[in-house]
This record gives sequence, C-alpha cells and structure tokens, in this order.
Amino acid sequence: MVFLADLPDPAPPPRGLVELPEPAEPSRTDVRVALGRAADGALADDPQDPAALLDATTLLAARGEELDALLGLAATRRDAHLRAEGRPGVVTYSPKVFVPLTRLCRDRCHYCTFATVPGRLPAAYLERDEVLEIARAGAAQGCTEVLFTLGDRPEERWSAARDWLVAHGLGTTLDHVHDAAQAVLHETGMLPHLNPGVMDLVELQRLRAVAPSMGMMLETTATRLWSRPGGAHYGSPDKEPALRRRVVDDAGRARVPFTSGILVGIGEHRAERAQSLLVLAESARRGEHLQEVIVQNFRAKPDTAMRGEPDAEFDAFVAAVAVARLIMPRGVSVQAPPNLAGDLDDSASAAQDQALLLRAGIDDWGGVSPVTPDHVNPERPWPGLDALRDVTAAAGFTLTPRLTIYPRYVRDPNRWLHPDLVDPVIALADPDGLARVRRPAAAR
Ligand SMILES: O=c1nc2n(C[C@H](O)[C@H](O)[C@H](O)CO)c3cc(O)ccc3cc-2c(=O)[nH]1
Ligand SMILES: C[C@H]1O[C@@H](n2cnc3c(N)ncnc32)[C@H](O)[C@@H]1O
Ligand code: MET
Ligand code: SF4
Repeated sequence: MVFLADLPDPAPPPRGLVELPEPAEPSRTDVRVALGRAADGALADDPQDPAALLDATTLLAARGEELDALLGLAATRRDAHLRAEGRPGVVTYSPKVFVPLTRLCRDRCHYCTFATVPGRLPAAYLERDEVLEIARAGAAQGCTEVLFTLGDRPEERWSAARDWLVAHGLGTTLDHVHDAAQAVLHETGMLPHLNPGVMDLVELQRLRAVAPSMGMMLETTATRLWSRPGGAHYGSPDKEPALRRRVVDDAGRARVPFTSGILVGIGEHRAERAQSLLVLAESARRGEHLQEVIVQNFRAKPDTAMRGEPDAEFDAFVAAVAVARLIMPRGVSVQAPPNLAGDLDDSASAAQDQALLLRAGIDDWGGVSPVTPDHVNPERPWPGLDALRDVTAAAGFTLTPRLTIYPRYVRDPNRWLHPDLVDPVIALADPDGLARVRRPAAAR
C-alpha cells in the first residue's frame, strides 16, 4: 500500500521546451570549434541553454575526420567513466529473457511492429504461468533478467484486454505486470526489468517493490512528430514528449534505477535529437537515477506505416551515440543494441558496425537473450555471445554480464532498492555488483 503522504514533494516541473527549427548544415570549422569545446570538457547539459543546444546539434553533424575526432573524445570519456565506476575495460550486457506480456496497445507508433490487433493473438495477455515458463527457460541458460515489454494501457482501446483483465480479477494492465513480476521474483529468483510505457508516480512507487529497475524510452522531444498528422507519434497519446519527460523525472523521485533513451531516425532533425539528449542529461543530473541511456537506431519494418522510410543513417546514429556519451553525467552508461547493427544476415557487417559503436563510446550492449527473440525487432536475431565477446575483445574490452540494476545502485541499496528486493539482488550479484556468473544448467 502506498500512501500519498509517503511520496516526496513534487519537484518544480521542468520548464517547457521550445520547438526548434530545422538547423542549417554547419561548416567543418563550426564542427571543429564545437569539438574543441568538447575536448575542454566545456559542453553544457541544459536543454534550455541555446549554446548547449547549438554545440550538441553541431557535433551531431560531424562526418569524416571530424566524426573520427568526435568518436575519440567519446571513447576517452567512456574509459574515464568505467575507471570511475571501478570496472576499467569492462563492457557489459544483461543475459535476459523477453516477456511480451501483451502486444495490444492503445498507441499507434508508425514504426512499431510489436503492437497488433486481438484477432492476430491467441490471447490478449500472457498468463502468469506462461511468464514463469519463459523465465525458467532463461534461468536454465544462466539469464538473470526478465524484461517485461508491453503495449501501453491496451484496456483503454480493446475490449479483449478489458475482458481478460476482468476474467482474471485484475483492474489494469499494470496490475498484471505487478503480479507477474512478483511471481517471477518469488518463484525463479530472476530480476524483472519493467518497460510498460507511461507510469505515474504512484505506479512507479508500487512497482518498485517487485522490480529493481524499470525503463521507458523518451524517444524524442519533437512534439511536432506527435501533434501533426504524418508524424511517427501521431495517434499515440503516450508519446507526448512532455508526458514522457515527466515519467523519466518521476522515476528519479521514486528512486527507481531507470533506463531511458532516444530513437534515432524517426523524422526528428539534429536540433531535436540534441534537445532529447540534453533533456535526458538534465534528468540524470537532477535525479541520479538514470543508470543507462539507450541510443537505438530506427529500423523500418515491413508491416508498419513507416515501412518505406530509410533506416537511420549509420554515421548519424554513431554520432548520436558519441554525443550522448559526451553530455551525460559520469556514471550513466551508454547502450546500443548489437542486433540492430549491420545489414540483415551479414555477420561481417554487423561486426564492423558493432566495432564502430564501441569506438563511439558505448559501454553496454543491453539485454541479449540465448532464449527469446527481440520481439520489438523480430527480424533481427541476437548475435551469439561468442561473436559479441570477440568483437568486444578486438576493441580491447572484456565482455561481462551485469544485472538489470547497475553496480552503482547495488552499492547503495537503502536509497535505490525496496527492502523486499535487497536479498534477491544480492543473491545474484558478485562483489563488484555485476552478475555472479552462473553456468547454464546443462553445463553444470
Ligand atoms: O530486446 C530489447 N530490449 C530492450 N530493452 C531492454 C534492455 O535491452 C535491457 O533489458 C535493459 O538494459 C535492462 O537490463 C529496453 C529497456 C528499456 O528500459 C527501454 C527500452 C528498451 C528497448 C529494448 C528493445 O527494443 N529490445
Ligand atoms: C522498446 C523500444 O523499442 C523502440 N522501437 C520500436 N520500434 C522500433 C523500430 N522499428 N526500430 C527501432 N527501434 C524501435 C522504441 O524506442 C521503443 O520504446
Ligand atoms: C513495445 S514498445 C516499449 C514499451 C512501450 N509500449 C513504449 O513504447 O514505451
Ligand atoms: S512502440 Fe510501444 S507505445 Fe508505440 S505502438 Fe509500439 S507498443 Fe505501443
């Protein structure tokens, strides 16, 4: 039970963001001047500050030699981050299973192939026991994370969802998330990471008792992509940038170790991409709760409204990874998914792109599963762990499994963990706060 009186006082709401015009292409000299400021550690991280916005927007345009220089600065900053965190040379991933608790959604994101209609599904939701079955299959392979990713509040749109919830004695989708996560925790000992879309402060507080970490992508601050027909987020009430920004901030107030990030290439321009990263940096500084920022590249899917749009340009994406690294406060990991790199079914080009992401300053590959597909990007299989280890080693790093909650939060359990979660997290953590390496059951 959460009492409103237990909740922290509302922080003053962050100031509104201005709509930014499409920026002009900077000259190479402009880019070099911004690189000089970045090299001096002089980039500001205030999304209201025109100078901060201009520098980040300019750096996002770096290509050729300037892009190489940008990657060099980002890699140096990543190395300093890893040293400060006490794990120099370590690049992490989270061995996980993916639980698509429901693929019904009240939103209509034009890039999404995950959301579907009731007629194409055997049931509106996975049953608790089906969730446990997936979790156990993961535990048997040494996974420690159960990622709950699902559509937002489908009961507001689909009677099939309402009927299922009523038949199961549940009020909302988030009630089902709560109960299924609790069952995973109690019956398998694995750690839930919740990615259910928009949550309010009370919901964050309640779910905090059953999951050591949660996440929600900011996606973008570009309101025009939400408010105007044709925009990627037109028709998706849960993708209003101001609303999502509040969720990311509220997670800090609820003391939830949190994952957020941006989606690159959904129609946002460079200034909007810069603003999105600055908003995340500011939230991280205020709440100290952002454990990682995901920079994810848009990939067009056949059965979606954006099927005809080009994939995110890879150099633009790599520049976004590097700028994210340069403007996030130290302590925030930067993650890019390894399965969205490279051409489809071409492991050589995937390895090449993954190497570039390491040069751009990532220190984490996110969740990788030996058991379940990436249901958000089903056409893109995970690289094998051996291949990922090789790419990581070739860049001079050791690939190491982590928990869903990062070591800096494991080390401060009173602040960041609900009392019920301290023992389950400690049971899976090694002395450094990373994952205690568990062999797959078959190999024991
Ligand atoms: O397999 C995926 N995992 C996704 N993850 C999971 C992520 O790879 C890991 O589970 C987290 O790093 C926690 O360990 C997300 C987690 C979030 O909190 C927010 C967004 C995502 C997005 C994806 C995704 O598209 N595909
Ligand atoms: C779970 C997260 O996956 C991302 N996501 C959803 N669809 C796509 C796509 N076509 N390409 C890349 N990322 C996608 C969104 O950022 C969402 O928040
Ligand atoms: C499957 S998308 C990830 C979860 C949620 N629907 C969101 O878009 O934030
Ligand atoms: S991206 Fe998330 S919110 Fe958008 S349609 Fe897909 S499931 Fe729904």
